[in-house]
Amino acid sequence: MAIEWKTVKEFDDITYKKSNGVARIAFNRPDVRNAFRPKTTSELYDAMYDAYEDASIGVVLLSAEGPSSKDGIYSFCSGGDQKARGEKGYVGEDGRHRLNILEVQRLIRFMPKVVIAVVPGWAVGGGHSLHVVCDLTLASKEHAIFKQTDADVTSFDGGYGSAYLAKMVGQKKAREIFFLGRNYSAQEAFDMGMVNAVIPHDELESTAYDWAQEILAKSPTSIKMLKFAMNLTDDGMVGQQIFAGEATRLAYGTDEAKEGRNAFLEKRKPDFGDIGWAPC
Ligand SMILES: CC(C)(COP(=O)(O)OP(=O)(O)OC[C@H]1O[C@@H](n2cnc3c(N)ncnc32)[C@H](O)[C@@H]1OP(=O)(O)O)[C@@H](O)C(=O)NCCC(=O)NCCSC(=O)CCC(=O)c1ccccc1C(=O)O
Repeated sequence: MAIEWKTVKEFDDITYKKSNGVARIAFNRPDVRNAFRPKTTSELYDAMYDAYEDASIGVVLLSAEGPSSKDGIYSFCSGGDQKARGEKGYVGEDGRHRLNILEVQRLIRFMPKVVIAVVPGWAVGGGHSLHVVCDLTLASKEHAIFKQTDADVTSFDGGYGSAYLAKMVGQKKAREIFFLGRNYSAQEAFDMGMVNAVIPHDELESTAYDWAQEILAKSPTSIKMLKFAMNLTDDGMVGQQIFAGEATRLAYGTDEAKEGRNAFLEKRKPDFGDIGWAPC
């Protein structure tokens, strides 16, 4: 399907567009390798939440504008903006110290839609963690570089960024990524299992869009139940709560649920008689 991006809303630190069931949210601070400050994360959260709420959207591309106007280098995201870093978090225009990229991570993880990280260049620190938490990652063959600098700047994403990464690439490799902070190419990231495909740079966005369209042709219920089923074992009680919430929504559509609701409203005992106890 042809791409017809339409801007949804103007932001300062990100761009936000939609086309045929796909939302594209992109970092737009390429001159600082798309580092995020509190303004960036709150804009990201707003756009993600809009995509979460929009029933016409089934896939979100988390991408980045670029290259840098200073040196032509591409980036996905270089994590927290170290210039905005205070003593207790990242300091926004309101003077408050925040660590709110974790709220964005949770929205990506828990939304009943597929989120694809589209990595055109550097994915570093908290930017690396963001690609890890996305459902899929597509990376530029020529320009993507994956790197974890948390241990250089006294930060540690102890949730999805590290522990979930270890489930993805194995314990030894995840420890190498964090303890040594080396650069890994798109191909090396693919070989480790943290990238789904290595794509020629010029085709990256169109390929991501094509993947999105393939997903959109599938059953929305299957896709969201599969996402939540795959999340469940790593997300503990919250994972169970989210999976069970969707199961409850499916149960609400049954004759049994209608009888339960109607009996209550009609002030009578429910009659589940014909519905039966068929084995699973
Ligand atoms: C990304 C690099 C490896 C790229 O290197 P290179 O190509 O040589 O470019 P540079 O010359 O270094 O950079 C160009 C330009 O961009 C500026 N810049 C780059 N990254 C940042 C940044 N993160 N913050 C601020 N500015 C940045 C750089 O200063 C240059 O500017 P000039 O004015 O032109 O000089 C390399 O740039 C690099 O290593 N960057 C730093 C990566 C980093 O350490 N990021 C922070 C990791 S910690 C983190 O992200 C924590 C946030 C987080 O997710 C988190 C975790 C746990 C709990 C809570 C949170 C949370 O909510 O925040």
